[in-house]
Amino acid sequence: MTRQLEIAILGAAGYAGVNLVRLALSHPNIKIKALGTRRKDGEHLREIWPQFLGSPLPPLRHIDEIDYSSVDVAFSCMPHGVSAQRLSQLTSPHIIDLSADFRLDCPETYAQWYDAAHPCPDLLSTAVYGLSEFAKEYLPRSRLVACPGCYPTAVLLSLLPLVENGLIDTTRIVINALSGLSGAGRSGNNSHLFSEANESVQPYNVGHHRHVPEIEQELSKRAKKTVSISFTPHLVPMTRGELTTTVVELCSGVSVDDLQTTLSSRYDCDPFVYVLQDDACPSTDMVRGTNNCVLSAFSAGPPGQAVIIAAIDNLVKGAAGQAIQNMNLLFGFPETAGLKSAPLMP
Ligand SMILES: NC(=O)C1=CN([C@@H]2O[C@H](COP(=O)(O)OP(=O)(O)OC[C@H]3O[C@@H](n4cnc5c(N)ncnc54)[C@H](OP(=O)(O)O)[C@@H]3O)[C@@H](O)[C@H]2O)C=CC1
Ligand SMILES: CC(=O)N[C@@H](CCC(=O)OP(=O)(O)O)C(=O)O
Repeated sequence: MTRQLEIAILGAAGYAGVNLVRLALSHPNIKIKALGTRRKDGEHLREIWPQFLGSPLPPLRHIDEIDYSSVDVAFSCMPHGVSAQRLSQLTSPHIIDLSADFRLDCPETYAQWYDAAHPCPDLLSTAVYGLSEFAKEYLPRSRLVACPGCYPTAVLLSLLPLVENGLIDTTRIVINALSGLSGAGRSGNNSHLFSEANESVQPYNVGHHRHVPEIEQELSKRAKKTVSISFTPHLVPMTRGELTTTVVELCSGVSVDDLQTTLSSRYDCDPFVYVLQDDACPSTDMVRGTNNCVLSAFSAGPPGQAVIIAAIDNLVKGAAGQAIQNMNLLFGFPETAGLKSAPLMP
């Protein structure tokens, strides 16, 4: 008999939350037991998101009013800080957190970048960093999964195979990243209003974005030495999607073809990472609504330099899709279960 998991989604009405609900509805092994909210207790998700008209869903419940006793997996799509504080009180057998709370290994680094002491530092060492393609060995035994940030997902998929194989200079990595407005969540701020975001590209948090320590942490582990990066994010006037352009210096004797071959063979058996060939260039429309990451390495600039470009949908591979992929790997379901729905075009 097909195993059915009862899940709770906390923060279900936000952007990441509704995408998790959307994917969970068509997952063969999921029964949505509870949808958690802070302010919309008793409302139906279809009242906020009419896209769910006709979908059988329980009403939203305040996160403190949910009966967690039969919940197999609690997903958190709540903001960082709130998420760790609430999740540390749950006894659910498995927790998958989409917030930033369990991504950093060191509580001091968390305090430095998130402007608050970590609510439950003892749990940090128990979390598996859920970049699915690099966590398959660890997910099956995990209770607590920390899903990566959206930018780190695209950047790490671009770079980890290259640093593992010693192909690039780890002291000279320069990343420019573009994100659609949904990356900032429903709450956002004024710069996400249509009238202020449209017809403009806005760099932000230049030199001090919170994803810097996360990316450096994971690159350093694989490179087995300290890696530091230059990272500049930009807000672009589109709803979904994220594109990262990473400039690297090749180690002596390494060619761009070597990068491309290494990336292709590393992801050959991964169902969601596609290395494009023949100079095809990744773009956000290629991945919209999907759990895919498309990437490719190019020769650019002076000899010895290369560019790796990657595109993901921030709300799917960058959030809800990767969370489901991690759940599939944790429970031994097919990795693609619930995730191969029809892409959106144009
Ligand atoms: N947007 C993205 O591309 C990505 C987001 N993430 C992470 O996912 C999480 C959710 O992001 P996103 O969906 O974009 O954000 P939204 O602002 O769209 O949604 C946040 C949700 O959290 C709930 N919430 C807010 N404050 C509280 C609180 N104090 N207690 C309980 N619930 C609360 C809100 O509840 P309600 O409205 O019901 O009151 C809302 O449903 C964040 O941690 C974010 O960092 C990760 C990767 C990508
Ligand atoms: C466009 C935009 O504002 N994007 C968000 C990133 C969203 C995300 O993945 O961040 P966390 O899960 O780490 O909060 C930002 O730059 O903070």
